[in-house]
Amino acid sequence: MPHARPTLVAGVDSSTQSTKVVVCDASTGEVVRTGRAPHPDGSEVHPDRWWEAFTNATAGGLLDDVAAIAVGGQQHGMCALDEVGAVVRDALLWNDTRSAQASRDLLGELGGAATWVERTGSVPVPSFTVTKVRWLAENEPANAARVAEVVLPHDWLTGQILKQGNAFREYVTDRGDASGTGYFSTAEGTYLLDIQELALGHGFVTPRVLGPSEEAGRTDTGVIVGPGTGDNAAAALGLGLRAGDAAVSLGTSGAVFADHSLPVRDLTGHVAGFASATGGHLPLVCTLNAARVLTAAARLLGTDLTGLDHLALSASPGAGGLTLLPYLDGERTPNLPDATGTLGGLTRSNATPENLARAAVEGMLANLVAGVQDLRRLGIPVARILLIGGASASAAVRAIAPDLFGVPVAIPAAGEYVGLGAARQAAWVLSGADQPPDWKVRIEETLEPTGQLGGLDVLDRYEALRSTLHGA
Ligand SMILES: Nc1ncnc2c1ncn2[C@@H]1O[C@H](COP(=O)(O)OP(=O)(O)O)[C@@H](O)[C@H]1O
Ligand SMILES: O=C(CO)[C@@H](O)[C@H](O)COP(=O)(O)O
Repeated sequence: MPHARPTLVAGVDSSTQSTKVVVCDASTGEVVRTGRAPHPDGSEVHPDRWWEAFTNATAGGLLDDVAAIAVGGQQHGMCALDEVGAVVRDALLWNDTRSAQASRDLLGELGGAATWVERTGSVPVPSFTVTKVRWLAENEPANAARVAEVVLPHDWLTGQILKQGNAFREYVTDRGDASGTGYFSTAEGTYLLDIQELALGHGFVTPRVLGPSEEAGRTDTGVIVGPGTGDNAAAALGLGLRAGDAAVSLGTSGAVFADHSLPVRDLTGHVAGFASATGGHLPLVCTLNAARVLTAAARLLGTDLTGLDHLALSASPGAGGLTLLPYLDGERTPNLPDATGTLGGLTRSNATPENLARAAVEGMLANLVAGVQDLRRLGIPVARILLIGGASASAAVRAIAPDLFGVPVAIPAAGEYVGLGAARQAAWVLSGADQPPDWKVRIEETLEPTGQLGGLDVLDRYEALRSTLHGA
């Protein structure tokens, strides 16, 4: 008897550097095919480029026979639309720091960190949409006057998918992504109209917030479209994070996050009080500098990423005393948008390519170890790290991470966990069940700390160098 064909669902990861699509068996999560396409470089991009990348990534029938689809997208990007829905200007992305002054101004105007945390769950940093909206009002008043609606990257892409038929009525979003705007109350699940007006000078429409498994609509071929979510919330869903787990994502951003049942309040602003894609919370620490620290170091050393791994692993732990503060694109945690990278401890004897390569890996990871410490400071237990994102493939990262984090580091089987989380959401919407389907996550290997690699020394030097920077 022929096997019944599995029901298929698709998950989309529209992240900073690329669009990745996974098509999975809806009942098991097994990946049956994938597609990907790059995005242009830079921290502002016309949303049409995401649609082109989605179209390229799904070319050749990738979505044939798919019953449901959902999108996970880079958080915070400001997609400003006019009253007929046309894009007003290129979207300003999460990693664009031009709104640094706007974030400082907004912080003060609403009464400081405590008020922001009380009202939104987070202290706004230049990544947040609200600061980009204020930047627009101050720097491009003609564009600002045309803004009738602001949506996020995943909202926009979900809208374009719905427009492939007659299903598009309005833009939609979910609580996870809305919680990163800076004008949404994570606790109440409502938009904060006064903060929207404070930022832009006039009100604007925001996407309707759907429930975690609520259908957004159907395409003209009958494909069910899920609400989607932010990329980190999608990754948490894809990984099925349990109590004691923290995910560390090494993509363009470095992100540390955990699934948590309660809201957090962090007046330092290091931990954002975002919402998860399942109705709970997703306390998250995000840095601007992760995978691209390694590509920059490789370029500096005249090698590629494999060569960088070889060099880093040829150096002794601690890189001979070299310490890199990896704030190459400015930094978000700590909030130093105008910072640059700093190399400390350079001497004639430690000035080798091997030490520089190792310092790049150690410095990037030390920035995220600080994030894990921030989660613990708020009472969130971290007993295991799940390492994901492009740079988790690096041999040097895998070798060095366990001693710096000081807990076992699990490497989930190679996979696109944002896309998988979006696909799991799509399967959930399709099923109509109370809970997401029970997809197993296979752990490829778990790397234990050796305790011999001088991890504490690296972290102490990182903290010492960081404390010399004004405002850190
Ligand atoms: N083996 C590797 N070693 C280090 N970095 C890698 C490796 N493979 C991919 N990367 C990096 O991963 C990044 C892409 O990761 P990804 O998680 O897809 O990013 P994003 O979600 O921000 O678009 C790129 O900067 C790429 O250079
Ligand atoms: O701003 C954040 C989280 O708050 C970033 O994590 C973005 O969501 C972009 O993620 P990647 O493209 O690096 O995965």
